[in-house]
Amino acid sequence: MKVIVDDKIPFIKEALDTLADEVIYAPGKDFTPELVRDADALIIRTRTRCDRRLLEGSRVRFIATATIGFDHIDTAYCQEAGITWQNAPGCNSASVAQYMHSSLLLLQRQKGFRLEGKTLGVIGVGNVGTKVAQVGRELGMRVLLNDPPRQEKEGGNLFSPLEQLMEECDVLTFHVPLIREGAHKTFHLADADFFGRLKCRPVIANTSRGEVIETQALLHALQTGQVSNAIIDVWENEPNINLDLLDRVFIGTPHIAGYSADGKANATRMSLDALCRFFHIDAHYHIEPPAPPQPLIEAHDLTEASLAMYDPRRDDQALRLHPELFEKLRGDYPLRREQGAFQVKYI
Ligand SMILES: NC(=O)c1ccc[n+]([C@@H]2O[C@H](COP(=O)([O-])OP(=O)(O)OC[C@H]3O[C@@H](n4cnc5c(N)ncnc54)[C@H](O)[C@@H]3O)[C@@H](O)[C@H]2O)c1
Ligand SMILES: O=C(O)[C@H](O)[C@H](O)COP(=O)(O)O
Repeated sequence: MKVIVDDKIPFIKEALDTLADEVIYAPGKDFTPELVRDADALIIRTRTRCDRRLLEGSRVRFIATATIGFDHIDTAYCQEAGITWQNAPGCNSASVAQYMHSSLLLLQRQKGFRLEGKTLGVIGVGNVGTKVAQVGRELGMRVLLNDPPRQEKEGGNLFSPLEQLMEECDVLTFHVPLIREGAHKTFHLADADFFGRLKCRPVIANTSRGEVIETQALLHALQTGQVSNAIIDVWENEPNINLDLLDRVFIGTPHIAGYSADGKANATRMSLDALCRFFHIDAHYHIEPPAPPQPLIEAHDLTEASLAMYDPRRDDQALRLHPELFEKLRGDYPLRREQGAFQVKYI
């Protein structure tokens, strides 16, 4: 079996070497039809667009993406071509929740935005949204959930209409997949009309996909005060992001909300498991993230403890200093550990 692998997928080499006859590592954006032509499988990230242009005429039968999102895979083409694909549901959801937790605490500390009693609106209540809602509750926030696909399937009164979130929320956070067409389309879900209908000058957070928010509309909403602040990890047209928007946001990071070592290890393990299932390989490997350099944290309060585990300002500063290095900042990212890897002692 020959496998082509994105060279920025960590913790994979040792295990994969025992599973495949031939493995080629290449930058995700440089996968070409020539490179993949005689491969049986691809293991990719969001930087490889898997469509007819790349895959037609190739031997590829299986694609694993070591990510939650799969909008970079042309699923209709894969079905037509008989190519099976698999993403890694939930792999880095705790990492995104950690990013949101630290960002909200920073908002409180730096902007005087008292979280307790405020209303958090979670748009998209899947693996990530569910954890972010829990973060909000733990911070004493009232939480409203919006998820029309789940509402249709599950019924009940767990979910609220988007209009209610637009009217009542002090923070609106997006955790939807990028869907370009159809009844539950999320492309430009937040557009000028959306921002025009907001009632509470909310903070907007986006860790889903840049295209879920229309950049110019958000910029205008920040300029006119329809939106009081923004926490933005994902951008339209990455890596060539809008610098005016970066200038105006409270936190701006280079699509790293999901970049915990835990999340990456989960993604790698899930991708290899899927590969083994597809090719009927019985294999055993052990993929664990490395321990943090300082697993014991001494802190005076929750904010100090959370920021010691992950402080988004480091990533924000790095991007502001060198926005042109967006992709390099991601590629060379010092993967952080999630909360479970630390012990906190309050002093
Ligand atoms: N910034 C990052 O590093 C990072 C990390 C992980 C995931 N993501 C992005 O976040 C997205 C969500 O991740 P997840 O693990 O929670 O996915 P998920 O599939 O578990 O959940 C997505 C939820 O969104 C809901 N949804 C779909 N269309 C909707 C709509 N129009 N309005 C409201 N809700 C809608 C779905 O019903 C589902 O419950 C991913 O698709 C990915 O694009 C980004
Ligand atoms: O969809 C996801 O899982 C995230 O957006 C993920 O963090 C993207 O990461 P990358 O493609 O850079 O590995």
